[in-house]
Amino acid sequence: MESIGVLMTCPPNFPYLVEELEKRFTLYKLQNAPDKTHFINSHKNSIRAVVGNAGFGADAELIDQLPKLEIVSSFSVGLDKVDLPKCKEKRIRVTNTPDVLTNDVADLAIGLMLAVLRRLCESDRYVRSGKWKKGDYKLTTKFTGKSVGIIGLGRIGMAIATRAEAFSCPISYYARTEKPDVKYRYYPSVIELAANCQILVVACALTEETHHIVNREVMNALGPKGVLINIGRGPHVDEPELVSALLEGRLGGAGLDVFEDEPNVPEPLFGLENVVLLPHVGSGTVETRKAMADLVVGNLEAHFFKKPLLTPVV
Ligand SMILES: O=CC(=O)O
Repeated sequence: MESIGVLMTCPPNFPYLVEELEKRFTLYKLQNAPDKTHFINSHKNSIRAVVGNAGFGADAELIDQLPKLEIVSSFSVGLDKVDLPKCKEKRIRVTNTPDVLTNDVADLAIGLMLAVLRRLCESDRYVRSGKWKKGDYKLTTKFTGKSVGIIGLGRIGMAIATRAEAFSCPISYYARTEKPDVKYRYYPSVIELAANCQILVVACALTEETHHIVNREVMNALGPKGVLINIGRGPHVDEPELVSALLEGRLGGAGLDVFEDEPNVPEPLFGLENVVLLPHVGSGTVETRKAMADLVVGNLEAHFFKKPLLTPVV
């Protein structure tokens, strides 16, 4: 399959994925090209697949530039950077990496809850700076038993729920429709969910409907003791409103793995000890990234060997 051209739109910074792709295909690394338009134009007739990730996918403009494109195999579960309607229209197949990253993302959500409530990062800084020698660290807030509200009860939302249950947390959720056979309490609006939980977690896919699903009203409903956890996508949350809510004390704290304009993070957050900031690392373990890479490559192989795709979306 060496003659099949694959365009990697995301940075080629996971060597295992790059090596596995290079073993099988001719790999074009877009991020390494000094002039991207020229690069695409020079290779457009040999590119039959695109590999992107959560940050760099395949938008309508790119898709239109690639006349031979057959498949987009994303190194991510979220596909908000891939123009799905355009792919459907052009009969381009799309795959992602579900399931293999669910546990890591759910683990991280719980980690953020603990980190915010128990001030893990701030107390680590307390020890390192030598402040402990001058006195004990202040008391923090209990996690066990806090009510957890989840926006989006898909695979990741469910995995967060089962973990939080082990901490005796009552669980409730918002989704477009109530799920049959789910024992957790359903709220038909995000505001109602926020008003009835102490920790609100964003775990849904980013779509036009879920853009800024956490807005000023939702933050006010969560309130000055409430904690927002976002392991979804930055644009789920109205970020300027989040900054104001935290600075004004209308929201109790936040644990954020994602931001509206990554890797740019609003600087006013840097001074807040009730906020924990992570660089979009939900699935960022060696084990999981390898499993994701295997799915990316497996989907491409299945497609070009005319076999059923492993994790098809379109
Ligand atoms: O954000 C990560 C992903 O969508 O896999």
